[in-house]
Amino acid sequence: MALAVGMRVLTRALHRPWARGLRVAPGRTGPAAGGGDGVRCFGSPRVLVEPDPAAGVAVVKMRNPPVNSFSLEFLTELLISLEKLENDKTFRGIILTSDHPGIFSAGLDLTEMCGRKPEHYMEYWKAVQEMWLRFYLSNLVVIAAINGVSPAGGCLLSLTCDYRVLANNPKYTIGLNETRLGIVAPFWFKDMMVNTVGYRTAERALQLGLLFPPAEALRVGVVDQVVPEDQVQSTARSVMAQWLAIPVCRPGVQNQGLGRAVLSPEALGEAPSCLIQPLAAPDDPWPLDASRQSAFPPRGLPACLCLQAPLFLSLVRTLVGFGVHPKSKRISS
Ligand SMILES: CCCCC/C=C\CCCC/C=C/C(=O)SCCNC(=O)CCNC(=O)[C@H](O)C(C)(C)COP(=O)(O)OP(=O)(O)OC[C@H]1O[C@@H](n2cnc3c(N)ncnc32)[C@H](O)[C@@H]1OP(=O)(O)O
Repeated sequence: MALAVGMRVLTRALHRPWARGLRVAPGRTGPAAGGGDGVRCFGSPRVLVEPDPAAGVAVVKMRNPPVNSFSLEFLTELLISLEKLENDKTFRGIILTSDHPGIFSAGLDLTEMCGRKPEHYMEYWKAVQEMWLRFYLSNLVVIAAINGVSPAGGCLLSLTCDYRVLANNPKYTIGLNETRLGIVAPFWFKDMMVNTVGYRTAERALQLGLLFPPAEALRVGVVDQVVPEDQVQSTARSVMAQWLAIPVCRPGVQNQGLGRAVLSPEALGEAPSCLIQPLAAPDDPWPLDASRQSAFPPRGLPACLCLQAPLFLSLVRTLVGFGVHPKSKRISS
């Protein structure tokens, strides 16, 4: 299904570039997540924040209908909300979930990735990387309450979290399905998966673009817990309490080096520009070995990406499969 929808979105975006999504959801106020009086929700059109100051926790709800895809606007708002919470010493943890049960996130917004100017791709890609880095390196404990389907970038976002609770609904699949769209998951997507489920499982999952239903997701370890749908939020809160009982939980883990498994200290400094820099150097030597070259373009490569061939080629030079990319050493060694 993801493949069909992906192709449909891409084709449509090519023909209707003006129709891309500034879908503004209405603002909303309500009681705090913890039910306390006088504490109001805040956020932005696409991101709702329900604070529970007494617990030191905020529930961050993605609400970018219809599928919480990562449009540039949505990424920007999500990052602003995260930054606000990080700068507010009231909060030590966030629960990341969807305001639209059934869909956690459809991942990157496919309409952002074709039919645009090169500068737009740079800006968009930088925002995607920043989202990943900011969540991955956040000093807040982040628990994902996954209450819907979570392919590709949606899965990546959950992988940045400290713990993943998935609702037990067979429709709520999760995984990195990029190859099914004819695109290669960037090495940092791959590395996150390897760190979570181990090399062999990640290798197979990425090559086949597997989307795991809950039982399977739990078995391979892509999520930490599967619970009945109506218990996802309460379980996330219990897990959060467990984490927050530890005085130095997230910064402590990073001090032990675990939180930086994908990043070198060099990359941590100026990570977004460092990661995006290869895009600005399209004359880099072709990084793929001969067998990979002959496999390019991958079968099923969306037509619009073929039309973007020069950009796509330089991106493919940057984004990698398993273990063949010199730049992956630069970042991950
Ligand atoms: C800047 C660089 C350029 C080149 C980059 C090259 C390579 C980089 C690779 C990076 C790695 C990629 C990561 C990704 O995240 S790619 C996105 C992968 N996502 C998917 O495969 C999900 C596709 N969607 C679905 O499977 C389903 O929509 C669903 C999430 C299961 C929900 O199903 P359902 O409730 O039945 O809803 P619909 O299918 O009817 O969809 C509703 C509307 O939403 C539109 N849609 C769906 N997904 C996306 C998306 N990812 N981006 C944008 N729009 C999306 C869909 O077309 C429908 O629109 P409509 O209402 O106008 O018809």
